[in-house]
Amino acid sequence: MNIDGTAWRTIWLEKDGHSVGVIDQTQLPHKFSTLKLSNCQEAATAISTMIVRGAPLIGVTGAYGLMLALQEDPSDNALEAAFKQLNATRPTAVNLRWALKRIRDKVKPLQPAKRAEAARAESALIAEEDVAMCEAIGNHGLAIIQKLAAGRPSVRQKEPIQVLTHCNAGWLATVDWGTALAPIYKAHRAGLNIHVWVDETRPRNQGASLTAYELGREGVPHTVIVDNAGGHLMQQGYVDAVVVGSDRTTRSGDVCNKIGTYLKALAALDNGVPFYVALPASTIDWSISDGVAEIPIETRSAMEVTHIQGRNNNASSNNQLTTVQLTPNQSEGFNPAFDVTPARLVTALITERGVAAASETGLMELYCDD
Ligand SMILES: CSC[C@@H](O)[C@@H](O)C(=O)COP(=O)(O)O
Repeated sequence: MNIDGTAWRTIWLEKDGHSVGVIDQTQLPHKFSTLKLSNCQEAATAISTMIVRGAPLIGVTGAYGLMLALQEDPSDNALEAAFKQLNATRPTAVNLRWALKRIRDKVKPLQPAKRAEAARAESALIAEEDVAMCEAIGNHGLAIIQKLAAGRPSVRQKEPIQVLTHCNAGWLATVDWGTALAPIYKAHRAGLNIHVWVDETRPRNQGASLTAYELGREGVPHTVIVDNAGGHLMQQGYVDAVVVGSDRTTRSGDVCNKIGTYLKALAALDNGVPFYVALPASTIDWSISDGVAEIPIETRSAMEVTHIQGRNNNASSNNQLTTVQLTPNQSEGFNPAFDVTPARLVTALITERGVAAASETGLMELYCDD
């Protein structure tokens, strides 16, 4: 997608053919910078510190991380150790385990000397497939947005169609296009009058920093709101649909996404606002059906709750990124990073194969041949 007229992806193989380039998302929106990952440890650190984040992008970074490990040592032991190290970086998004398994299955039968090259090719394939899946999600979601726009009363036809989103499920969370934001980009490019309410998404503020950044670069009208404003906006009729992403979707259609998503789904149900979840197949965990009981929820540092990062606008600070403390010294913080929205609260799942009911039957209709 676009940054100041240049098309970027979030991850790429560097020209040397051996290292991996990524956008450093911890610096956005205030500074656009890239980093080179040269070994497995650097890939693992990039995932755990959220230099890269978002379920699909974590998966692709994990895949390239295994390639980096195999370049240094292609033995069985090294492969297993790197798999374990990368898989432990973030527990909730199933794409990571999915991508790591895919690389391991590919390289394990090969002679060690051939493994790094095979991992390189497979990682590139996973990245390309992610782009294609996200673009397809965009096309299926566009049809929903067009229908919503056309179905509004004639007095509202001139107003923008209003979509609320939570966290960042845009191109920065994937390789390109995004999941929840892909339909929005498609709608904007198709000339629809669309406006996005962007939840700030405490504690890491992926909405305020990343979603607002990428929508702005693509020229999509948007407004950042505090997380608690969504219910009020829905009550007042200012939201036509909620569209979010997913880090893990059970075979029964339960959806795990950034903390706060569940509350938005409850508010949407109470106000008759459709609640859509956009996700690629790599996010479906077919091995589980009860999201609340079975999905491991990452707990991150309490510092993300007790402190906040932003740009210091004091003249003397040179606009440096600064962290400030919000809470009293003695107060503890608790920081579950994701929550589960049960399938019964989800209007539909928007996948790369089409729109499905959030249920086992709905998903099986699209994926039964896999
Ligand atoms: C296409 S992304 C879907 C999710 O990964 C996204 O909504 C999300 O929750 C990301 O969480 P993060 O903690 O920033 O990795």
